[in-house]
Amino acid sequence: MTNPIRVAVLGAQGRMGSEAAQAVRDAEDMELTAALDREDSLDTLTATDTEVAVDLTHPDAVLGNLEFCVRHGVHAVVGTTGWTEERFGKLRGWLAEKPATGVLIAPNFGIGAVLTMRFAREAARFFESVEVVELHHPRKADAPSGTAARTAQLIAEARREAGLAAQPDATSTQLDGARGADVDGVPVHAVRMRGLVAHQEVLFGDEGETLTIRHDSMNRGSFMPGVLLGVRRIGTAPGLTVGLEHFLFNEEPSRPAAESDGAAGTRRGG
Ligand SMILES: NC(=O)C1=CN([C@@H]2O[C@H](COP(=O)(O)OP(=O)(O)OC[C@H]3O[C@@H](n4cnc5c(N)ncnc54)[C@H](OP(=O)(O)O)[C@@H]3O)[C@@H](O)[C@H]2O)C=CC1
Ligand SMILES: O=C(O)C1=N[C@H](C(=O)O)C[C@H](O)C1
Repeated sequence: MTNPIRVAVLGAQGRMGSEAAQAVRDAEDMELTAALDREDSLDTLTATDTEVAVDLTHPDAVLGNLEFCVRHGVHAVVGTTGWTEERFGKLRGWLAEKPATGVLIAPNFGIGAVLTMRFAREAARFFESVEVVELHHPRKADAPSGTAARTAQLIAEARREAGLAAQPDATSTQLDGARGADVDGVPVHAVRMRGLVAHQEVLFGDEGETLTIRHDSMNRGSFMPGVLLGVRRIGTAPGLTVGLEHFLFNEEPSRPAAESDGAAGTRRGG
């Protein structure tokens, strides 16, 4: 039998982190080396020979955690949201110096959510209008959700490839925010409501018809198969991978030629 993957969870007291720590404990091919939260030292990762760190902390904390992980050659599977191009730039810089280290940024670990993004990208070129509505629990720190932002970017990418014009919208006066956030030309609306976990609707419209793609995570157990898949695969995926779909569909990344030697590349969408 091969040695179990040595995995630590960061944010282990949180809603996601506590479930992830239990999922790792329950996985036969993994060993939980550390369950760290806000007050704990990251030196524990090196002291315990951790191979993979799962980050489920907070947008304010994730970058510092990743700098430590990459500098020490600890692979990372990241569910924490709040990513911007500037943040990706810093991460790529660290990875360039540690080309054997892998980092997966997964806006959503839910298999259905990954499929929603894929279906939305596929549908995008056929509809003149599209808007994204994400609905979450009221303790969520960031808006719009990482999943909604990524969905909108994928849709915008497909619209550009198809040569579609800007969406029709005659709004000339509005209260601030009434038309949602503009993510790459796609309006994204965020609902925060007690009783919800994580939900998203992508609404497409054209002459005489609409198409709605909806995904619901009823509990955080829905994310765990995706977390474990990321942990199993990241050790053999050096560089930056954005989106669980690359592991789920076994897609080879398309990397810029200069990065194909194992330096910090970006799988599609990074
Ligand atoms: N990709 C995906 O599929 C999913 C991603 N998420 C994302 O995961 C993140 C966590 O979500 P959730 O579990 O709901 O949030 P929680 O607030 O429940 O958990 C976050 C935990 O991280 C702790 N924490 C904060 N800063 C640090 C730090 N520097 N080091 C270690 N731990 C720290 C928090 O402590 P304290 O309470 O003291 O602040 C808390 O225990 C969010 O960004 C969320 O959007 C969530 C669900 C699915
Ligand atoms: O904070 C959450 O709960 C979630 N965050 C992720 C996001 O921002 O997309 C994934 C999922 O929507 C749950």
